[in-house]
Amino acid sequence: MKPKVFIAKPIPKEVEEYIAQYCEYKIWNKEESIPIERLLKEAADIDGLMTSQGAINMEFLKNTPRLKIVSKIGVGYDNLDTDAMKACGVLGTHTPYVLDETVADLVFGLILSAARRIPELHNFVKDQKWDKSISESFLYGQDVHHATIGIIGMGRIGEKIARRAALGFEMKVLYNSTTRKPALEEKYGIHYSEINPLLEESDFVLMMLPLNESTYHFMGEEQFNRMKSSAIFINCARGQVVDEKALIHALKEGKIYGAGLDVYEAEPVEKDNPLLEMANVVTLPHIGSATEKTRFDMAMIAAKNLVAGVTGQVPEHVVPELQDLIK
Ligand SMILES: NC(=O)C1=CN([C@@H]2O[C@H](COP(=O)(O)OP(=O)(O)OC[C@H]3O[C@@H](n4cnc5c(N)ncnc54)[C@H](O)[C@@H]3O)[C@@H](O)[C@H]2O)C=CC1
Ligand SMILES: O=C(O)C(=O)CO
Repeated sequence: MKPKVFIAKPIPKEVEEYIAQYCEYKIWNKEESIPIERLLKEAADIDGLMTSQGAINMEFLKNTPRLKIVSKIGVGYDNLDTDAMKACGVLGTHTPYVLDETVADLVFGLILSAARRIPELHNFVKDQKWDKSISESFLYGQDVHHATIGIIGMGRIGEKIARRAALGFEMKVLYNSTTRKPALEEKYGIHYSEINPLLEESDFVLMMLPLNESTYHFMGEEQFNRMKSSAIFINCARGQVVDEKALIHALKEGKIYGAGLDVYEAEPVEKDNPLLEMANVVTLPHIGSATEKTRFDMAMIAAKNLVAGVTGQVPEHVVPELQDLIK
């Protein structure tokens, strides 16, 4: 008998066909997220779950006695309660590496958009307001080339951003991360910095940390106060790594020049979120990895992790906290 799996979001046909070779499967094929009650019902007798969101915690796991693996489509796995999964012997996998370059491209999209006020000027032209040249007081932007960027979180994606910044835009790159990366310092001429000098010196502060207990609200009032009033804050990591109220306050008070955001404390972003009203804030709907090719590749990698997990193989991308389960 084939193992039973549930796929909690639409995936490409080819990926579905791959899973069908090895598993009996059901799929949630609607664009809107599956309601939790429905997921709990579907998950009651499954061996594997493939998903990109939703809390996988003890409450969930109590209802899934046969579950062997949760295969996350995505690299950030902050929705997986790894302590609970460990206690229940459930593997968790994710999709690192495949999306690094795509996310790094989007980060530069946010940097350029916020610095050169591209969305504002796009609307200016489309709204047929271009009847005079723009002036200094109105819509001049900031240079990106040769500016200083401070990258917080020099991991897989941080490295790709550092390469673009140092070699492409000839920026001075400062970084802060758990460990120093001498090989990258040598290769790209980037510099390790303690967090406070990084915040104080950077023209662009980029958040690229994973969300966990140690990084929750990493950026708060104190950190925004340290930034230059001409600096731009970019978040392409997770909304909760930033105290959004403190960010809104810093923007309102002119403590920083602007922001480029792909992620928010609540997603989809709440309709009355003040960030949506601010002309100096570029807002994207969590699309860091959302190109056709990368999303296809992520789904296929997640499918391979899933199939491995339910057929007694060792999946390639078990999250670090659950590596003990495969030893
Ligand atoms: N907006 C989007 O669509 C996307 C967002 N992401 C987010 O980006 C995050 C980073 O992804 P990767 O680069 O692949 O992860 P990674 O694990 O390779 O890199 C994270 C780096 O942060 C460092 N770090 C962790 N805690 C720290 C702390 N308290 N202080 C300083 N450094 C710390 C780690 O040592 C590591 O070098 C993901 O966890 C995910 O949440 C990832 C992909 C797309
Ligand atoms: O991979 C992730 O962590 C995302 O946020 C979506 O690509």
